[in-house]
Amino acid sequence: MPDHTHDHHDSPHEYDYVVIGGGTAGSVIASRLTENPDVTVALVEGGPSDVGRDDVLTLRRWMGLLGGELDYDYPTTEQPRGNSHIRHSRARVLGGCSSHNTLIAFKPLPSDFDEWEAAGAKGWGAVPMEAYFARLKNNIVPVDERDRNAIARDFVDSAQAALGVPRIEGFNREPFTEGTGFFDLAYHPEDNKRSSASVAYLHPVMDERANLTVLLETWAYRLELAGIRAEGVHVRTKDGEELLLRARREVVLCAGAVDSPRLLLHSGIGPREDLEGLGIPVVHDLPGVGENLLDHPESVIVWETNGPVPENSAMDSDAGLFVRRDPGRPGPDLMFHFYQIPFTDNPERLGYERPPHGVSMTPNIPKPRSRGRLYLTSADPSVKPALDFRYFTDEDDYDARTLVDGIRIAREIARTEPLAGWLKREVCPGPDVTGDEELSEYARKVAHTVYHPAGTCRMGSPDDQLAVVDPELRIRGLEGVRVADASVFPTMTAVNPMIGVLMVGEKAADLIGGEA
Ligand SMILES: Cc1cc2nc3c(=O)[nH]c(=O)nc-3n(C[C@H](O)[C@H](O)[C@H](O)COP(=O)(O)OP(=O)(O)OC[C@H]3O[C@@H](n4cnc5c(N)ncnc54)[C@H](O)[C@@H]3O)c2cc1C
Repeated sequence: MPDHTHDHHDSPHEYDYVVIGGGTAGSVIASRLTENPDVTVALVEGGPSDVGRDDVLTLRRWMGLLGGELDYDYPTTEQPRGNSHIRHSRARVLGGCSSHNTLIAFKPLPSDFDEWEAAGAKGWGAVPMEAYFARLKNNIVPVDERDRNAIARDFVDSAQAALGVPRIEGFNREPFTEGTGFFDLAYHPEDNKRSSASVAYLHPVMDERANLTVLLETWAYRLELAGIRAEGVHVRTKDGEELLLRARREVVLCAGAVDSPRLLLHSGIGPREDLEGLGIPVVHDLPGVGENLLDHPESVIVWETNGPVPENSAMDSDAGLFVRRDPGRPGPDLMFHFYQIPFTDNPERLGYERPPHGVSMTPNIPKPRSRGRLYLTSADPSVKPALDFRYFTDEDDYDARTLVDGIRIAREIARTEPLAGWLKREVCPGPDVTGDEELSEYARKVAHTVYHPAGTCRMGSPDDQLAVVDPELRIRGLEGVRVADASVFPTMTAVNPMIGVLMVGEKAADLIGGEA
C-alpha cells in the first residue's frame, strides 16, 4: 500500500475515500472515517446543506417537506392490487431521509438481525450488532412529557385495555413482541430539533476537519471503473461542471435504496439482459441489482373527533402499537402508528371527505411477503427509475389479510374507553364496510407507504445468486467499492428501519477502517 499521507493536496479531486450520498448512512461513514486526520474523504451529496434551515431541522415540520424542492419524489409503477398513486418521498438534502422523516427510533429487534444472519449476512446477528447501537451519536429519547398529547395517551390506554398488550415505556430498553406506548425519537425535545444523521454526525465536525470535503448539490451519475476496480465517480456539480472524483482506496455508495441500485445500473453493473436492452454497456453482470425491493405498506382508518384535538405533539404520530397475531413468530406481525390528524390524502381519491378534526390509525405489515423490483427505463441517468413494489401480490394474500386484521383491531381500540369518548364517527372506511373482501379492497386502494424502501442491493452469502454485496458490504465481483445504506438489508426489519440504517453506517465504517 503506497504512503498517501503526503499527497493529500496534490490532486484537487483525489481522496482516500469517496462517499456517495450524504444521507443517513453516508453521514455516519464520512464522519467516522475522518476521525483519523490522515484519511481524506469526499462526501458527495445531491442536495443542499441543512445547516440553519428551520424548515428542515424542526421535526414537526416534516410533512411540509414532502413533495417539495427537497424531495426526489419517486412515482411507483401501476399497482394492480394496490394504490398506483403512491409517491415515494426521498430527501434531497444533507442527512438524507433522516432530515425529513419522523425520526421514530427503533433498534431492530434481535429476530430481525438474526434473520439477516440466517439469510447469509454472516456477522450481522443480534449479538454482534448490539455494539453499533451503543455507538450511535443521535439523541434517542422517548417522546417528551410535554409532547404527549391527551388523545395519544388515551389511544395507548385503550389499546392496552382492548388487546391486553403490555404498555411499553422505552421501546429500545428490551426486545418486545407486542406492546403499546409512546415511541423513542431521535430529537431534542427542548426545541423540537432533529437529531438526524447530519445533525449528530456532520454538523459538529464539518467545518473543522480539513480532511473532509463535502460537495453539496453535486450529483453522482456513473462509477469510474478500470476493469473490475472502482477508481472513482463521475459527478455533475451545481454549476453544471463535470468532474471525476478519484478514490485511492474505496468508493462507498450510500445513495439509498432507490439511488444506489440506480447508480450501479447506469454504471453497467446489474442484470445483463436489462442493461443490454437499454444499450448500457455491461461492465459486470450482477442479476440482483434492483431486485428484492421491500417496503412497509400501510392502510388507514380515520375518525372524526367530537372537537379539536389538543395541539401539543412532537411530530403528530408519537405513539403506536405492535401486535403479534401469530405466537409462532419471533416478533410482531402487525404495527400501528396513531396520528393525531385525519390522514385522508389517499381516501379522498375514493371520494371520502376530510373531517374538520380527527385522528387516524395506520396499520402496517412489519414482515411483508410481497417483493418488488426497481429497474431503469432509459439509459439517460436523469430519468427516474421504475419502482414496482408489487404490493399485495404475495401468493397466500398474507399482506392484504394483515391490513384487514389491522382495521378490525383498530375498530376494537376505537370502541374502548378512554379513546371512544373522543370519537364522533368513523369517516373511512366507514362502519358499513365490514366484510373481508370489502375491507381488503378498501385497505389496498387507500394503501400508503411507511416510506421504508430497502433491500435492492441485498447482502448475502456467496451462493446467493441475487446477493449484490457480501457481508463486508463489498460489491460481489468488483474491487474498491461497497454499498452501505438501506439497500443492503437482506430482509425488512419488523420495526421502522432508520436506526438499522445508522447501524449499517457504523458497521461499514468499522469494516472499511479495519481493512485500511
Ligand atoms: C417521510 C419519511 C418518513 C420516515 N420516517 C421514519 C421514521 O420515523 N423512522 C424510521 O426508522 N424510518 C423512517 N423513514 C425511513 C428512513 O428515513 C430511511 O429508511 C433511511 O433514512 C434511509 O437511509 P439511507 O442512508 O439508505 O438513504 P438516505 O437517507 O435517503 O440517503 C441517501 C442520500 O444520498 C443522496 N443521493 C442519492 N443519490 C445521489 C447521487 N446520485 N449523487 C449524490 N447524492 C445522492 C440523497 O440526496 C440523500 O441525501 C422515513 C422515510 C421517509 C421518506
